[in-house]
Amino acid sequence: MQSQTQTTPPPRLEVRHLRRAFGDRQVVDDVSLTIQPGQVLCLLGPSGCGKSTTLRMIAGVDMQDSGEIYVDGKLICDTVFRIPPERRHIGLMFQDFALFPHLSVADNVAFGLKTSKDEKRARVEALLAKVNLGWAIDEFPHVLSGGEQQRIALARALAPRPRIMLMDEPFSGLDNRLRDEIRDQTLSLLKEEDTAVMLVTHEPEEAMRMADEIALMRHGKIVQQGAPYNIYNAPVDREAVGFFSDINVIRGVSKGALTDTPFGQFLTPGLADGAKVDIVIRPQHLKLDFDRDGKGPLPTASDGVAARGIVKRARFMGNESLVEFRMDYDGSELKVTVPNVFLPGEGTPLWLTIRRDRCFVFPAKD
Ligand SMILES: Nc1ncnc2c1ncn2[C@@H]1O[C@H](COP(=O)(O)OP(=O)(O)OP(=O)(O)O)[C@@H](O)[C@H]1O
Repeated sequence: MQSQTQTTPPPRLEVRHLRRAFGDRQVVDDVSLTIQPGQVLCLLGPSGCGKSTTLRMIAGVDMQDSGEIYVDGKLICDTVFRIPPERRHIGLMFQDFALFPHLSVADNVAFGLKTSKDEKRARVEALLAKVNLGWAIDEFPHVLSGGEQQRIALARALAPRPRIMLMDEPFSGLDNRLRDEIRDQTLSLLKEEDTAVMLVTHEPEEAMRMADEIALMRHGKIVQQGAPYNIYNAPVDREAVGFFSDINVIRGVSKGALTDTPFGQFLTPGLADGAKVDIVIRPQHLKLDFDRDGKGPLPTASDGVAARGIVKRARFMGNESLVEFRMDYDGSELKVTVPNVFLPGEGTPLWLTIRRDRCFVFPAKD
């Protein structure tokens, strides 16, 4: 029988142990990641965490202190060997899309192409048709709107068929409604071209909307990586929960692998007696019930014990209402979101329960 060896193709982009310091600040600290063709990876993190520096090293406009970068399994840069940026087959898109003002749309899009005149024209026409801007081919950038200019910038970046597209907050200059439309169009075009995409953003909504995979970055390190659903539903720590939404934190102390809270007991295996515990829950995962002569709903297995709070403030937020409570048990504040309109008056007593399956239990860091 003939033996068959199956070889998996290498990732389109692979970054291994990338590090970069400015002075004594380690801005990128041992970052490793891979992106496959047609995959969108979002590097998500707060301002200053090292996202753009990582992107600049991959683009070749900054140099790492250590670590390697591979494209399709071939080394393109380590600390001794370095392929220059223009030979890396990497497209770039930034917030400031910087079209050349003195060139027509056609010449802007054709700028990076080194093919014959006819081939250039065909590629430009095909790309402009894909971004619905065929009519603008002979216009100059200044007559186009911001969204249109951004779509031209996308066409220009894609024209040379880059193997990888690096995008640094490319949509943040656009207004909300336009942004959603252009994000979706960009995404489908990038998928169609089978480009591997690294998108840098500090906006969780953008990452959730665009990413196949999110790499959550903090202080120069990737603290968690996975599909958006997993990052949202199985966060590694309290900060990771808080990066995506408001959070409520209920503090407890572990004893005998259990932590008592006003909402019932939680299992805290592996924690020493006396260790502080944070039970973290998003506002949409608490439930409200009316006060009946000082009594609330009976405990249940899924929702635990109810605790009473007094409404401090209620606001209508569009799709939901946000109700803030001062809790009877220790005066702490909890936030609850309720679908549609629910605006109880200040001072109203209500009973809160938490969905136990949506709680995250972490050892407290402070
Ligand atoms: N050339 C440089 N010299 C010195 N410090 C730098 C340099 N480039 C970046 N930094 C610093 O490194 C840190 C990380 O910067 P970087 O631009 O990578 O962050 P970021 O996560 O992309 O942030 P933002 O979302 O605000 O763009 C910042 O504190 C920045 O001031």
